[in-house]
This record gives sequence, structure tokens and C-alpha cells, in this order.
Amino acid sequence: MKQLAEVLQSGNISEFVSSEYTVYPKSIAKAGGTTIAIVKTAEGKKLFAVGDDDLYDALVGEPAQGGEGKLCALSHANRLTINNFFPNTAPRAFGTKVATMGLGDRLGIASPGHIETIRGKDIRPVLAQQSIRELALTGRTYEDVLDAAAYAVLQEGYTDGYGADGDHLKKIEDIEYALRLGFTMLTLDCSEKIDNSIAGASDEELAAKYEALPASLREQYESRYLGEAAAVPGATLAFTKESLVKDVLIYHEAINFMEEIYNRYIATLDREVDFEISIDETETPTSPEAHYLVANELRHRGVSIFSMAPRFCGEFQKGIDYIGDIAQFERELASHAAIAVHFGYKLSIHSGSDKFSVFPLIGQYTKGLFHLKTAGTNWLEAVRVVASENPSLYRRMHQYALDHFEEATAYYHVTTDLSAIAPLESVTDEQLPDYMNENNARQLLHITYGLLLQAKNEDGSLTFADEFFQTLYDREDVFVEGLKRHIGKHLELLGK
Ligand SMILES: O=C(O)[C@@H](O)[C@H](O)[C@H](O)C(=O)CO
Repeated sequence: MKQLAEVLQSGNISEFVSSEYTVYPKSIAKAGGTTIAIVKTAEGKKLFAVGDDDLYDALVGEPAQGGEGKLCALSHANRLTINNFFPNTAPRAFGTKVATMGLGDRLGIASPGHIETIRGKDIRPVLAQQSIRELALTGRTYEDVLDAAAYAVLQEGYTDGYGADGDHLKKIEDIEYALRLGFTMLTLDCSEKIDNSIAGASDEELAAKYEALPASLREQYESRYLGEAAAVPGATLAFTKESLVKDVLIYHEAINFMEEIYNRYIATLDREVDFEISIDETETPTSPEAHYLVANELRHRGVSIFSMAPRFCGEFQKGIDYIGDIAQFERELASHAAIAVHFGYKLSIHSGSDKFSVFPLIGQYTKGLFHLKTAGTNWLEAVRVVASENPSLYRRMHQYALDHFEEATAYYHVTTDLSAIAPLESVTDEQLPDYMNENNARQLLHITYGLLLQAKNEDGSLTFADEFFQTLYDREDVFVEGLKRHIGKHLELLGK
């Protein structure tokens, strides 16, 4: 470590040679008289610091061998110190004028590869993006999520800014949890306030429900939407009394919820937060008219949003390409994108992983100004690494996923055909990575991530996770290249 201290202070990192550990060269940073760097050791990544002032004193670590400097854990406390001395390692809001991409990292190890993929492009990364569902399934916390993203930004010397999205939040306590930690994006999941029963209600039931609303409210809706046609350039909108009644009954409570959370939190914060509305995780596809209604009501109520995630026609399932009539998708996308432009926010594409057949349309109709959310596909790239570098582990994980698939379908909507997946015994080790190119196998491994990562043996040890993370640690170069290739394909087709 003495040599490392010397080369860090001299700035001649190229002279550093060690059999014990390697330095991430882009991580070298100075604040006052202290220099830090992230190093890869046999025991994991550490933060090395050498110096003698505030930053050095604030970092918690052990004296390094050789007496020069100290070796610190990539801990939550040290991350907060790093944030204080290096502001670019703290998340920020981006607003509506730049394209953004949610790069959800369920493992806490994907962000370096994401940064290398997105660096220099006309789009900014939301590296710290996880839903409460993902935290529950992986056993992680939002502190873990932020820590991992911040250390990745330090490791990669990334200075263009990154976001932190408390994703698919439904409960007040989860919203407050994310905001308390400094999350810079809030995705409000309104699915529990959307009344999906309306789609199948009889005319009598619809009339009774609608008449039960206050007359003043009904008159307000009717005067706004049944009078003059909505004038949104590029959007085809046609309200009828029948469609208006349904949309009001489907979304009225959700709109109230959006307004409540905005007024209670977003409007009162002393900092910028990108506020996203999610109405995508629901059975009811969002018609362009319904999208316009929600957006227009929010405007009338003074609610300003960063992005809106409608439930598009067709299927945006996890980890696989778009399923549906692409011509209809294009027609409706044109209106959805025009509505977003009209009201001054970005269209957000959830379950954005792998929707290659519609990415060019999304880039075209949003004019390159969108928010795209991915998460599962990044987990699957890690699984691909295991399939190529540790076939025995992959086979055990694959079998476990087959055995526990039904349990996982409680969390995610998929139409996976397990019978279409090639039997493990028919696949050679060299062919294992090909599973990640087959939709049914992709969804099998996608939705079982929580069960796989938290599986335990009878003695309480982790069945797969320790070996899984060690494999990814040993072959992080393969993981980075896989993410650059796969997420790079997303960006290229989106026109970025
Ligand atoms: O799995 C989750 O809960 C999230 O990744 C969620 O699916 C996210 O909002 C998303 O759409 C990622 O593609």
C-alpha cells in the first residue's frame, strides 16, 4: 500500500504494480490534501485514502499495510462522506429537457457497465432505480441502492450526473423513505387507485357510479371534454359522453392521489425532484383520450410532472420484445407523445427492457426526449455471464427457477411457456448462454431473481448468491462488456 500511496500522491498511477489488488484508474480523486481511489482486492472493492485533512479524517477505515494511508469499506457512512466532498457522486434531478434512462440494478454491481455504456451520449442515467417490489425480493434497502450507484460513479469518474428513482411507490411511508434519503425521482404508482372494474361494467352500473359523483364535478368534466375538441397538435382525440364517463370513473381517484402526493411532498420540497406518474401497471390500457384527461386535470390542479408512464396497447412484458399490433401501437404512440409534448413532460416507457421492435418509433415520436425504464434485462446480462463463466452454477439456478416459477408469477405478469424451454440436459455448457436469447428462458430467469438471490440452504447459507456474486466479481470485465453490448443496442435503436 505504501507504493500505492506514493503513486497516488505523485499522480504516476501507471507506475503502480501489485499482485494483490488493482486500482480503478478513473476513481482517483483529490479533495484538499487527500487523494482517494477504489481498489479491487481479494476481499472485495475498497476505498483507499492517503492524506491528512478533513476528508481523510472523515473516512472510516483501517491503516493500510506499510503505514501509508488507510483502506476503507464501501460503506454507507463513507458514501455520505464521499457525497459531501465530491458532489457529482450524489444523485440529481434532470427535468424534462434531457432524455433519461432508468438503469435499474438489482445486484448493486451493474452501474459501472451502465456508465461506460451511456457516457458521452445525449441521455442521462438514473442509476439508482429500484421499486419497493425489487427491494422486497432482493432483501436490499434504498440505502444500499444509493450507495452502490454513488460508488460506481466514483469508480468510473463519471461527472455528467445520475438520478435516483424511488420506483413504483404506492405508500406514504415508502415515498417519505425515498425522499428522506435524497432520491431525486419519485415514480408514483397509481395502479391501486385505478378502477379496472369499469371496463366490464354494464351501462346501468356506469350510470349509477357516474351519477353518484358530485354534480359540480360531472359538469366540470363534461364542460372541459365534451365541448370543444381537445387541441393537441399531432394527437387524434375524440371524446364521447360514453368514453368520458368511463375514463372519469377509471381515473378520478388516481388523479386525486396524484394531486395529494404532489401537494404534500413535491411542491413543498426545498430541492428539485422529478415526479413521474405511473399508470402502466394496470389491466386497463391508457387510451390517448384518457392520457389527455389525466394530463389536463393535473394541469388544472397545478400539478407539474417530469414524466408519465401510460399502459400502452399490446404487451410490455418483462425482458422480452413488444407483443402486439405495431401499427396500432404507432398510431397511439403518436398521440401519447404529442400529449406529453403539449403538457411539457416526457413520455416514460416502463418495462422498457428489450422492446427492440418499437424503440425506433419511440425515439422518432418523442423526438428523442423520453424516459425509458429498464431493470430486469440488466439482471439477465449478469445471468448470461454466469451461464458462460460458471455453467455448473447456471444449471443449478435454472433448475431452481423452473421449480419455483409459479411462485414468482405472483409478482410479475408474464405469458411464459415453460414447455418451450430446451431441457437443461439437452444443452451443452457452451450453449447455456443461448438461453438468454430465448424469450421463455429469459422470463423464467427474469421473474425468479428474488427467489434465486435469497434462496438458502438448510444451514442458512445462501444457495446461489455468494457464488453468483463471486463469479460476477471475478469476471466483471465480461459483465461490463455484456452491458455495453446489450444496453448499447437499446440506445442505438432509440437513436442515442
Ligand atoms: O421489477 C420492478 O419492479 C421494476 O424494475 C419495474 O418493472 C420498473 O418500473 C420497470 O418498468 C423496469 O423495466
